[in-house]
Amino acid sequence: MTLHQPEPPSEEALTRWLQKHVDLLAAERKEEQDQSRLLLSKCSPKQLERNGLAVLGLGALNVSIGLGGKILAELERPAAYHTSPIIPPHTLRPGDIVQLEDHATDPTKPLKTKASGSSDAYRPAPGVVFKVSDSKLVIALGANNKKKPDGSGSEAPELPHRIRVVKVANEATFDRMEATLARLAKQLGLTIKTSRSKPGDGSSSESEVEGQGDGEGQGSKGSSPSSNLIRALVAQTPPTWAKDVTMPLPLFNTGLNESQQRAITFALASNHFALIHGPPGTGKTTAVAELVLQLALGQEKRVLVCGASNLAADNVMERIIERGGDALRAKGLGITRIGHPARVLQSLVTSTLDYQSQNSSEGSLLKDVREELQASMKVLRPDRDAPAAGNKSTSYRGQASSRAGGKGRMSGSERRQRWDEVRALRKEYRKRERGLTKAVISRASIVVATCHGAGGRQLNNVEFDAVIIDEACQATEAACWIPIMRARAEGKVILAGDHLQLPPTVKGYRHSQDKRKSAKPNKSKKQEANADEAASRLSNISLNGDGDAQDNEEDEGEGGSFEASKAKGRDKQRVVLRPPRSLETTLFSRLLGLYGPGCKNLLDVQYRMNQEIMTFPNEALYESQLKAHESNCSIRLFDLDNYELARPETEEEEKDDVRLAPIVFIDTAGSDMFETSASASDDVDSIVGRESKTNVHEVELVHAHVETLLQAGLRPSQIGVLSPYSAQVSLLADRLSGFRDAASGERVEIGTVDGMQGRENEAIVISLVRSNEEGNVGFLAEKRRLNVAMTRPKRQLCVIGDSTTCRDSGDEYLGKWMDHLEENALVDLALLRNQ
Ligand SMILES: Nc1ncnc2c1ncn2[C@@H]1O[C@H](COP(=O)(O)OP(=O)(O)OP(=O)(O)O)[C@@H](O)[C@H]1O
Repeated sequence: MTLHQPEPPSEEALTRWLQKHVDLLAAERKEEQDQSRLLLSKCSPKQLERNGLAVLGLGALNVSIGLGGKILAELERPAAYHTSPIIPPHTLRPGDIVQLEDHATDPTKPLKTKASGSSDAYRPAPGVVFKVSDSKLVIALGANNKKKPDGSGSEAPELPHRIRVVKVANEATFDRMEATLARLAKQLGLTIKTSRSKPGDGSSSESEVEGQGDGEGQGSKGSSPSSNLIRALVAQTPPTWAKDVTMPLPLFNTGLNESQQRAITFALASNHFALIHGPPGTGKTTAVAELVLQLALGQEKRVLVCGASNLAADNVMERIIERGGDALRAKGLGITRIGHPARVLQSLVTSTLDYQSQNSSEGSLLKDVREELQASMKVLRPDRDAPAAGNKSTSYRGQASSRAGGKGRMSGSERRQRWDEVRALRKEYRKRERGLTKAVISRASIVVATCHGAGGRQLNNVEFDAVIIDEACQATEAACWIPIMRARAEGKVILAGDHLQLPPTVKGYRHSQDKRKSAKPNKSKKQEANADEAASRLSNISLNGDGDAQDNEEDEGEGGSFEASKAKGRDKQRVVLRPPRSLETTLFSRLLGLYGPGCKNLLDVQYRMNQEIMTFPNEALYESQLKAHESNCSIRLFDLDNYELARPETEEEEKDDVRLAPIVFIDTAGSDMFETSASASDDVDSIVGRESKTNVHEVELVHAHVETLLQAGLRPSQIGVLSPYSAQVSLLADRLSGFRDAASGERVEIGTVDGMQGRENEAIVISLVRSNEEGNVGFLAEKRRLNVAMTRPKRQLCVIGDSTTCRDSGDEYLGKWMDHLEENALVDLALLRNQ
């Protein structure tokens, strides 16, 4: 099969398209830097801690060598400074980039320097969160930039007496994406300007981009120059599919439904690329895992499997091992996960490259150095049981000073010398380790990573027959190109995702905002206001948005960057390569826009929610093509083993009881339960000058409904609460904090809609927040966000919101949803509750 052949874009159009990507990335990087700077400079450490962006007053309990020769500092709250060892709620997660600061310094003021210009003050040191528990943070330390007396940098991870850990922006991702696009330009023979181009020469220099020591671009053969695969992805040649391809091996997962099997054979047959469209709960990851096994075991291909996030990569890897681990072992085929062990699920740590290298037959090469390293570290390690005089804390510095049974302090120069030894040993360790990782990779038929991780130096000079990206609609196009550049010239790319759910979170939005305004002159003021907020929405502390999202022909992709490729008259038209409007335009959507539905296969059986919850999104977005599988088609809360109330005897009874009904709508229309602006609050959104919204009335309604469900026997962890607004999420988290399972400590899961994409729960309560007389609904006017929100529950969806405000917004999709809820949900009018 060959899809229509659009006339290829001109070189000029191709250059403009690629240049726009690079420019958008630069704008995004700047936005992220600005926000991070603003937060760190404007907020006191206490404010940062209240917003979950910092943890204060920590002491080092231990420092050790972890996998990959990483220096790990175990931090806790010393009893001398805190009444409780429990670390306050925070957003630090394994893999986050942090800065370790001296608690005694004020980050909003410059460090004091001596007359000589040098400073004794502890300079912030970088680190990566390795492990998080209620009372401990383990940080993998990076280089400390405190200057040595000779002026050179020091790798010695000296820690201050009291430590503050602060979350910071991660720029490495941007460097890698930009470098990848520069290489793509080179392969296409195009000249683009990157942030590393020499001023004024207008050229892109690969060597300049390569020089980041990050591995990308160095030695990767990729598919140079411009392979058929790359040409198909940038509209220069149409993709083709082989005829009559069947599954090479019997299914590893014999329960796959027809659409999953179809999608897999479609992907196996593709000569260039194929899309697997997986609406919520349709078994996309399950299908991807089978596809990987068929490729690796049946076709003996080398496969690079990527996820848009670590969790996505881990999910797919778990499924691959679960279904095909034995078969891979039997054939002697390796599978390895590239990535910082801190960012990988515990169950997969033994499958990481770090672990496999150290435990391979050649691993003993590392053992000697490791032992020496541990011994050197031990001298510097604190001794918990011997606190330094006058200091009750378990500070690393204080404790280290009292080593060797308290026989005096280690002098500064002695200490530095020790660290120099450690540094030399680590260098040797890393050298030997590189040799080992190369050996492990050469044996791996399946390599799993995040899109970003696929750009690491471990994969330099390694080529893959197939690159598969799961959750591809949550990765920017630039991020997808990182693994794609690892494909062989004759290789293929398979993208699995759903373009009708939220795109990747993007902070910079001005480009898209400007475009939208000029493109939509006829929008009413109210629609403009809603779209403006949609564009500047802040979720998970980020901006997102292209208000045009709603105007896209979703089923055709995002209007297509190649604008003339829409369905009507597709084969007659010349492809106009239109620069992307924002980084939200994903590769998946663009290809769909370019080549039409012929390049995708839809998974049409969903395994999550009951029929009632599925109906609206199915009709409104998926052209009624989805079917609820019989195992979940009619599931109800009262089928749960722990449901304690009587089952309903009639359908009427079920429809009239909020503890039973599959859909509940608590409508606040006419009850004056208005929203409030959260701009005066301590919320980070407000600190960086963005307004978030709250609705205290809805917080109470959520509380009441959750309480009702708990009284019916549900466990807190079976209930999820979502809101589009982060300020509302903060209020909800406070108010619902008491709902905690006494035995297990499990809580109700609370989060922004954007943060809950990919998650599910038995019952989901959505607080829409917006209630005003102007009909302003902000970023509720974004059907992909609403789609994510309403497809999280399995058994009950409870919506709390103001139907009048939603209708007055003029947003068609929102209006339709309100009509659907009124007709199909148990409607509970808040107005009547007040009377
Ligand atoms: N053919 C099948 N038969 C039975 N259950 C299935 C089948 N395919 C998938 N499932 C189940 O459906 C659920 C969702 O599957 P999976 O995680 O693969 O879907 P997804 O589309 O990747 O999910 P998401 O919507 O979160 O992205 C899982 O519990 C999985 O075991």
